[in-house]
Amino acid sequence: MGESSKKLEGKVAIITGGASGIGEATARHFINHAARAVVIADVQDEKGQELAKSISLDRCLYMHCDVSDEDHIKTVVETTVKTYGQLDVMFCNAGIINKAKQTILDLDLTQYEKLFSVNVLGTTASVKHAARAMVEGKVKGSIICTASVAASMGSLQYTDYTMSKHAVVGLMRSASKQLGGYGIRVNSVSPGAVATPLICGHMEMEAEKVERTFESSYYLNGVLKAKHVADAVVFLASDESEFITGHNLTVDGGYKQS
Ligand SMILES: NC(=O)c1ccc[n+]([C@@H]2O[C@H](COP(=O)([O-])OP(=O)(O)OC[C@H]3O[C@@H](n4cnc5c(N)ncnc54)[C@H](O)[C@@H]3O)[C@@H](O)[C@H]2O)c1
Repeated sequence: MGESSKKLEGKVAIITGGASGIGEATARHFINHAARAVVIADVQDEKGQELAKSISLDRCLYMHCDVSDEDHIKTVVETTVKTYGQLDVMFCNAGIINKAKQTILDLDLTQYEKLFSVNVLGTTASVKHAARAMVEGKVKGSIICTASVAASMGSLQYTDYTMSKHAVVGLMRSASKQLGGYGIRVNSVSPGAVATPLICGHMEMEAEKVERTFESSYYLNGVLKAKHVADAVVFLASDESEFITGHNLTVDGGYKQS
């Protein structure tokens, strides 16, 4: 193993929404970069357990966790600290998008509330309990949230999703100021479109078709993959970014905004 593969040596991490897509790719990447342990917190039990098994049950634990329930998050954080001694990295990544287009004229507020309970309340509870454990354990940890390119522009559709991702960036920026004195860093990643089950399900397309659809959306040639996002998360989780906080790192190949 080269030095570059040990960026997270000894670190203990939690990944919410870790059973699929960007979270799954990041769980594998964390282990490849020598993380001591990764706790996958998700609602997809079978998928999460299979993933933990395929990575290694010595270094990976799956826990059922609905991020919209604060008690679930609290339990995951407490179990992680009890099992592995500390929490170094929290990747608050769980998120959903509504099937309905959600323009302002037709906004379904029940769907809006459901989405906010995961994307906003869930991310907030995750940052809160991770930060409390880090403060208590005197750990100079790193917290990373998944926002989106939708966090920095308006949308013709998906009003609730766009609002929720703006809120994630507001949370990240505020928490980074409040936690800096403890040596805890808080940043976010903002991916462009990655052909994960979330997007494929939403667009009702195979991954390859989704990738072809978005190919012309980037100034860079090529396709945005979950691995590219995972690379950015590893950077923000590692000591290589030790003086970076309050930053929203876009991973979007230079997204052409419309
Ligand atoms: N794929 C993209 O193009 C894209 C772009 C920008 C941002 N994002 C964001 O990336 C994050 C990951 O999405 P993805 O694309 O990998 O999708 P995904 O559906 O593959 O993964 C999301 C995971 O979150 C889990 N999850 C959903 N609700 C949950 C809850 N209440 N509690 C715990 N876990 C829950 C799902 O079970 C799933 O495993 C989301 O926050 C999403 O908004 C995705």
